[in-house]
Amino acid sequence: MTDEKPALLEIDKLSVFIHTHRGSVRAVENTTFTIERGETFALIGESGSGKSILGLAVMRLLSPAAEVSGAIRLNGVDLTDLPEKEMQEIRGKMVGVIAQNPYLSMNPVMKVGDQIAEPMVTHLMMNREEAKERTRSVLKFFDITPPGVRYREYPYQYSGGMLQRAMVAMGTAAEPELIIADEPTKGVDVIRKRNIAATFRKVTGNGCAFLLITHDIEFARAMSTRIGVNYCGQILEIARTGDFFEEPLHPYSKALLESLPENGMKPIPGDPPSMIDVPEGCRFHPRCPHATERCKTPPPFVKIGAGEGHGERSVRCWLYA
Ligand SMILES: Nc1ncnc2c1ncn2[C@@H]1O[C@H](COP(=O)(O)OP(=O)(O)OP(=O)(O)O)[C@@H](O)[C@H]1O
Ligand code: NI
Repeated sequence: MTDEKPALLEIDKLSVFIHTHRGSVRAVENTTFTIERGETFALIGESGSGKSILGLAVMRLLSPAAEVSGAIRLNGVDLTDLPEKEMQEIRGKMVGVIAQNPYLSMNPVMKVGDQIAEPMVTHLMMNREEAKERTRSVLKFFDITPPGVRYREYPYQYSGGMLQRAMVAMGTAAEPELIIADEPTKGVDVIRKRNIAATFRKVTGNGCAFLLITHDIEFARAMSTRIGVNYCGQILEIARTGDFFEEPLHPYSKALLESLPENGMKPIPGDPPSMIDVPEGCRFHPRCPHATERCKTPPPFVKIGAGEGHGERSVRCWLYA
């Protein structure tokens, strides 16, 4: 079956090089993947591998030192060459961001309700009264009650969990089709993490797609429909979440899962690579137990299983070529 509509988000041969006095950081290189409507795509991988830079590239929030090539299409429209004014529209309406620290992303001297109502006024063209009304129902939806009272309160009057939910409410107030959440569980305890998971499920239940960027593999497993494994600026494997945890294919994916506490905490041998002088060929080959001579040349991104849609998986490894 062919879907007439383009995918919600198509990242097509995206590269982001950040030019520094020490050389060019190859934060994202030749990355291609899509996110379908309503799905949660989790990008996992070691610290410094380029996950956040990819998210910032989609939002077009990178510094001018970053050189971007390739295409980022949202509903078929390439964001990379959109005028900044149109991009601002998209940032609020189509791509909500959820920052990791609610205290930093909320305005301490503005009523929480007004902060949630604001994107409805600017992006959904609602008048103040409509936006207020909607905000009260949004507050209720996120268990921030009683909504009338909570509307008028300031962030310091909220508990941590409530503030976290309010932040998600703010990020989703303009009903975006895609939300980028970068490390939403960083530094939060188990209870709060459950809280975040429940909140996200509510939002995806409304048909919103997520690009979830996280170190937290258990959280990724619980929340996502598909997993992308990032290593040294490249995606090495893309699979459905269930398939991935049942049988990771790439040697790095295997090593990553074996390094989890519940799997024996086996450290990945060797050191993370330089992002400036990246390893030739397969980026993982210097640390890979299966590496042979051919791994010094770049492996193709092999498609495995000719299933339809995103049923298939892809691996960037000579073992599967
Ligand atoms: N403004 C910048 N200038 C120069 N290099 C940068 C800049 N921002 C990020 N980098 C480099 O780009 C690479 C990718 O960084 P990024 O923040 O995307 O990693 P990450 O995968 O999100 O890591 P973490 O899991 O720790 O958040 C890193 O090597 C980082 O040092
Ligand atoms: Ni990051």
